[in-house]
Amino acid sequence: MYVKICGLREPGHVATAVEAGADAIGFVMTRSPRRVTPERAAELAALVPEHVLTVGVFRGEDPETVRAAALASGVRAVQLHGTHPHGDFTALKDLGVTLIRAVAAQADLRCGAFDEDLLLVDAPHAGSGQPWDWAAVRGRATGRWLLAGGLAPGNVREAIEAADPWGVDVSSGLESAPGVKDPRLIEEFLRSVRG
Ligand SMILES: O=C(O)c1ccccc1NCC(=O)[C@H](O)[C@H](O)COP(=O)(O)O
Repeated sequence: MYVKICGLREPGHVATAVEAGADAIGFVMTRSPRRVTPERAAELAALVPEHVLTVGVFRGEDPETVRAAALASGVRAVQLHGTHPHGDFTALKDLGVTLIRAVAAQADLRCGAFDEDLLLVDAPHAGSGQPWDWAAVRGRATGRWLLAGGLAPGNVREAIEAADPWGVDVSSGLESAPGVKDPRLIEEFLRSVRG
């Protein structure tokens, strides 16, 4: 089970996520209590070993803005939330990074339908920490897809059983306050997923 931990802002929390076995780490570079500048994301990304994917998270920005932030931060993946046309993904192909399409359950849930490499199926409001009907996408989402939205150490096993995803993504459920991660919850989440 692939695990992405999103919304990290502190070097110590990045280290905890890496040591606990995260596969990917997300830096939010769009409007959010978790926002970091591309420069801060670059500092954090520099602490991450090669085998862990660094992801820049965006919502609604045009491809050129995404490209500039991705290059400035050095992330190896970009995750696009919002109603991006297929052309936005095509426009970013030559960046050579992993493209992640982030959508809610009503969207086209075939990973690759927009030439993306990974699909993230999220709650209607990304980063809100609100659980939703995870079982509704069971069998509908296909390929390499991550389940997100309201996951936490105490419910992630239930969510995996309900939706049968390829991986999971979490942010709010590992926080003591909006934008403030709790390292113990990061470790507990990885333990819950991996056993
Ligand atoms: O986290 C945010 O604040 C955010 C803001 C705007 C776009 C995306 C955002 N987060 C993206 C993520 O990958 C989150 O991990 C995902 O939405 C799940 O969030 P949560 O329900 O808080 O676990």
